[in-house]
Amino acid sequence: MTMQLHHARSLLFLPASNARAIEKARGLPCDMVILDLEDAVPDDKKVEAREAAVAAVAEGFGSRLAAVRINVAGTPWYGDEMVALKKSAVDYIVLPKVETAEQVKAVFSVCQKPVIAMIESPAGLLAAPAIAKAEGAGGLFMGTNDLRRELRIPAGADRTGLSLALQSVVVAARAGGVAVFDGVYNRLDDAEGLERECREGHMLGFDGKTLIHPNQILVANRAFGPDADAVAEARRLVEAATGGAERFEGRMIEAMHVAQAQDLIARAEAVGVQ
Ligand SMILES: CC(C)(COP(=O)(O)OP(=O)(O)OC[C@H]1O[C@@H](n2cnc3c(N)ncnc32)[C@H](O)[C@@H]1OP(=O)(O)O)[C@@H](O)C(=O)NCCC(=O)NCCSC(=O)C[C@H](O)C(=O)O
Ligand SMILES: [Mg+2]
Repeated sequence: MTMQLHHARSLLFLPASNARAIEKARGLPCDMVILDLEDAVPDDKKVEAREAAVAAVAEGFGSRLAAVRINVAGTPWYGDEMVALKKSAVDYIVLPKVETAEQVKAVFSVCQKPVIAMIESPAGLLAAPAIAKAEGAGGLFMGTNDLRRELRIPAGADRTGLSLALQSVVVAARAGGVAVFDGVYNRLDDAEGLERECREGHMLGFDGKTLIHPNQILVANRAFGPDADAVAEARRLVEAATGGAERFEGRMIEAMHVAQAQDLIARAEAVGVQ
């Protein structure tokens, strides 16, 4: 059974033109595979990448969710990609560089698949509350590389300059009732830095993280999956609660804490943590 989007911890991008990566993804412990037709694919490979993406989702990715990131409106590929994906078995369409709710609605009305909108510009950021509520919206992704460039954050800077954007997108997603995922971490051999960024994303309220390399998956799964101690505590809390304000293991709990514990247990069950 495929998981619900908001339970996904690790969402792995790969160029749809890379047959080896597609094959490899079928054996990786990620929760979503995102076949990219946009920036990871050169113009002269867009058509073959589209055909490969449709064939790959038809073959399936087991219990993993499958998504395809299309090119934006105004490019020569957008229309054909939507037509091809409408008839495909893809779970989600990822739409890059979204700046209006209408862009999401336009893709949904043709493809009839839920759309994950990437927020990766100042205009997209300001429109994020409306985008998250657009007809057909299923979730939001941070596009932190494009956003850094648009905000003129110097290359190599930490995420200080992104903090308002990260928090605003989480708030917009929650107000719109859709899932929300942190941007990619570009350094390929820096597990410590990745772990720090995953933990930061988790603390900010993101549901999981978009990734670019297989060696990032377990780090994200650990950071966003509840650990066994937290699940055990949540079970004790649900068991102990009788309603209203009460003492539980040295702190006050009320109805919202019970609901939060139940959400954590549901997430643990979805991702297979006991
Ligand atoms: C970044 C890479 C180009 C690095 O490639 P490479 O150096 O060739 O990787 P390795 O040699 O370390 O690969 C080891 C094995 O793993 C497989 N592999 C590598 N990456 C992936 C992947 N993403 N999915 C599945 N499998 C992968 C290799 O095939 C090797 O396998 P084996 O043959 O068994 O040894 C490359 O990792 C890559 O292309 N990553 C994804 C890039 C991508 O999709 N980019 C688009 C998303 S980023 C984004 O959205 C930015 C956003 O828009 C923003 O603005 O922020
Ligand atoms: Mg981008």
